[in-house]
Amino acid sequence: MNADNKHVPVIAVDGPSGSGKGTISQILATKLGYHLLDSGALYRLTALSVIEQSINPEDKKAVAEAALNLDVVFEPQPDGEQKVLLDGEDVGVKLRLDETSAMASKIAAIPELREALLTRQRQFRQEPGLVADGRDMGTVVFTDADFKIFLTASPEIRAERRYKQLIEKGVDANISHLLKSIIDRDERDRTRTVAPLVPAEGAFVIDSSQLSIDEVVQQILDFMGFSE
Ligand SMILES: Nc1ncnc2c1ncn2[C@@H]1O[C@H](COP(=O)(O)OP(=O)(O)O)[C@@H](O)[C@H]1O
Ligand SMILES: Nc1ccn([C@H]2C[C@H](O)[C@@H](COP(=O)(O)OP(=O)(O)O)O2)c(=O)n1
Repeated sequence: MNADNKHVPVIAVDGPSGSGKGTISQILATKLGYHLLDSGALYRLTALSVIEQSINPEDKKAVAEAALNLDVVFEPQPDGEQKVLLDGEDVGVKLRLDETSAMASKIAAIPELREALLTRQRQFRQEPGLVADGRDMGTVVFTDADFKIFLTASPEIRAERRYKQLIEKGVDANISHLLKSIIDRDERDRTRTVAPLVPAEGAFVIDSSQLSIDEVVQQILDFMGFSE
């Protein structure tokens, strides 16, 4: 596998939790026939390993090691969703638990972990192209991305969206707790010293608070000069 496929097009989609990155990236990837990188899943998978193997999250080397040892398979489904298998187990629900989200946000500040995940993320850059979703796709991982998008929405709207999403998946949720964890996570993601959550230079910034999913997709396709 070539980790330096610099000629393969990349669309970088960054933004805070619940801004719609995953949904929009999946739609774009399906429309364009591109591969999809859900980089947050790699941080969540590492968090899950840390929790399940009782690794001390302060032990930076051990956390980075856990990331390098991840035995993970992403299985694209016919509906565009991705099944995530960790050591052969479908961990889709576990990855979205509050405990996993909080641990992912905490360990995401560890430079050794971010470094450990760099190569794995860049390996997703394969023909005919890649839509990469995360926090630092445009600022660190794919600085040469052809298009950089930064999605945002108010914390209240994002908490509401996350609440509905969890309930639909059959996961118990509490909206005020979700809002607090979104605000706390935003703060941690924005203020960390390595790869803080900021729009990349030249990024197309979209506040989707008042936009439907289709409207956001259309704005991005227009920005890229792709008409449907
Ligand atoms: N513009 C939008 N309008 C309404 N709901 C949206 C919009 N964008 C995303 N959603 C919904 O919000 C939830 C969270 O979106 P998701 O893509 O998981 O966000 P992120 O990946 O940024 O955390 C999903 O249920 C998704 O369907
Ligand atoms: N490229 C990335 C992707 C995610 N992270 C961190 C930040 C988040 O708190 C966690 C989980 O990310 P994820 O995108 O799955 O989270 P949301 O779906 O936006 O709630 O990982 C990161 O630091 N860099």
